[in-house]
Amino acid sequence: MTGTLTCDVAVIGAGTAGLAAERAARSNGARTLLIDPEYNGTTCANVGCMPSKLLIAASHAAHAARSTAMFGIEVGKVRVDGAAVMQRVRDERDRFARLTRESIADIPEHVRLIGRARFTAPDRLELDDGRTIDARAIVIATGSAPSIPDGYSNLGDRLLTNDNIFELEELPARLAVIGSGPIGLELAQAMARLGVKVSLFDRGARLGGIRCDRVHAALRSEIEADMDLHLGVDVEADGKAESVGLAWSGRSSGEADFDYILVATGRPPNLESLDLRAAGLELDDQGVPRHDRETMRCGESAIFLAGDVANDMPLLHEASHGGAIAGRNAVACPVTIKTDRFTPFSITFTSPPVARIGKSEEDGLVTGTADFSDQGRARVEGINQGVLTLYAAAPDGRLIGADLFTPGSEHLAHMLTWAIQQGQTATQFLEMPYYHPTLEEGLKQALRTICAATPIELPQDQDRGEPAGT
Ligand SMILES: Cc1cc2nc3c(=O)[nH]c(=O)nc-3n(C[C@H](O)[C@H](O)[C@H](O)COP(=O)(O)OP(=O)(O)OC[C@H]3O[C@@H](n4cnc5c(N)ncnc54)[C@H](O)[C@@H]3O)c2cc1C
Ligand SMILES: NC(=O)c1ccc[n+]([C@@H]2O[C@H](COP(=O)([O-])OP(=O)(O)OC[C@H]3O[C@@H](n4cnc5c(N)ncnc54)[C@H](O)[C@@H]3O)[C@@H](O)[C@H]2O)c1
Repeated sequence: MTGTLTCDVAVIGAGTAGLAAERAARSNGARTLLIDPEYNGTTCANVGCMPSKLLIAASHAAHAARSTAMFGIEVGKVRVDGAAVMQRVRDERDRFARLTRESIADIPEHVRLIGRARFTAPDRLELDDGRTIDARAIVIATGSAPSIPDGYSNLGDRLLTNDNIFELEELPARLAVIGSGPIGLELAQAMARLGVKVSLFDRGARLGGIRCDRVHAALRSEIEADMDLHLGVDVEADGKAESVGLAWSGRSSGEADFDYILVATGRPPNLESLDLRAAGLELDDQGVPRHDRETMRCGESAIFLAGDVANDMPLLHEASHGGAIAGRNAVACPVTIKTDRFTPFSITFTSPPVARIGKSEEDGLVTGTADFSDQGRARVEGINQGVLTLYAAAPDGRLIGADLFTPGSEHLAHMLTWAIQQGQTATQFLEMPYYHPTLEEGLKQALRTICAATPIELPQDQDRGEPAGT
């Protein structure tokens, strides 16, 4: 096919970010073209957020069924039907993906182009079927994909990533997980609690991305209760007929056979096929175009990024926000419309979840901690474990960040993130009502510690202005 199409804004990639960018551009009056090779729904619905949370939900059910004895309730031996677990994951996943595809089908037909795009000039794209697109502005929203480290690529169908693990017909007996970032932690714990014998490996000395020592220690002990954990190791894989042999060395060493190996070692942005040299953009040391997060614009060009491809906050709510920002700015280009970005926060859905918000101890002068081992409501429910640390700025105790590994932390993290984004101090947060008995009450201890430490004492050599008359 040949021919040249023209538009105001071309969006490459119909995932969460690209769909948001196209919507924003079209609703701001632009003639848009959206390009995707498959229109198969989003990464989130097909192979990301939703199937992983479905597997985790099954693991919660299994864990809860095994944990009833403390309440005096006997349920007998818990049997996990692996085929039924995986079938529900796929059935519900397929429903989410179908709904996404249906909403894509509502986009006017002339907007949707099927194909894979690459740059031939800063304002020109070529599709793999030969068509050319001339656009006033272009949004790149091509997402990210699993990285497969050297030495793992020849393991055939024994090698799993998030792209194919949800297609397993049965739960494996033995699973090795390489990488303890959010994907590795979530899926390793879910599989372990569904009865799979799991070993988790990471070349780093810490479970991925955890910055607070107390939170790390609490998470580590919970993870070690569920599986073999090997941090600070290099792992070599050897493909066999019906299994994979792993040998690891470093902080620990050993060898073992597994039925499958799940590689969760990061998801680099999908940039290779775009021929970015032709776009004339300045790239960072990861090969990602330099861009302004408040506009998503790449330098002074008419090219914008949105979603995982920007390689800064590869999370769903950021993909959606970044898409809207990029789409709006693509229409306005060369005028820029700056948008404040959200307070950064992420939640890893382990049990209990790990949440990381804003800045950390290194940036804050005041910290407050709380331990949930004796927290009232957590004890009532038999989930009394975990810790949290809050970070605040001096001198007023303004909250700036937090690390949590506590029951209910996905909800506590939202409250805290909203308070931080609104610039609240620990005192203001503590002035709010706290219902009893709730997990929210568990925040009070940490907030009080911060209040007691602020305002920061003036140095002794400065006038305090009191008491009067001296
Ligand atoms: C297992 C897993 C669990 C996750 N869980 C969570 C979670 O719980 N919470 C959370 O916030 N985030 C989670 N994430 C992250 C979240 O899924 C991503 O941040 C989000 O889906 C990224 O959206 P996107 O639009 O950037 O990419 P995508 O949805 O991947 O869209 C990219 C699109 O670009 C297309 N494309 C690629 N190259 C080209 C080309 N050359 N031409 C045209 N089209 C192209 C692709 O076909 C695709 O449709 C998870 C991710 C994974 C993998
Ligand atoms: N709940 C959520 O929000 C959620 C869930 C899943 C994924 N995600 C998103 O997906 C992104 C990708 O997740 P991820 O877990 O794949 O990546 P990641 O980059 O966060 O973690 C990868 C881990 O693999 C380790 N690693 C890398 N190479 C290795 C090797 N050769 N051998 C051993 N260990 C190695 C790293 O040290 C790191 O701990 C995340 O950044 C996150 O934004 C979010």
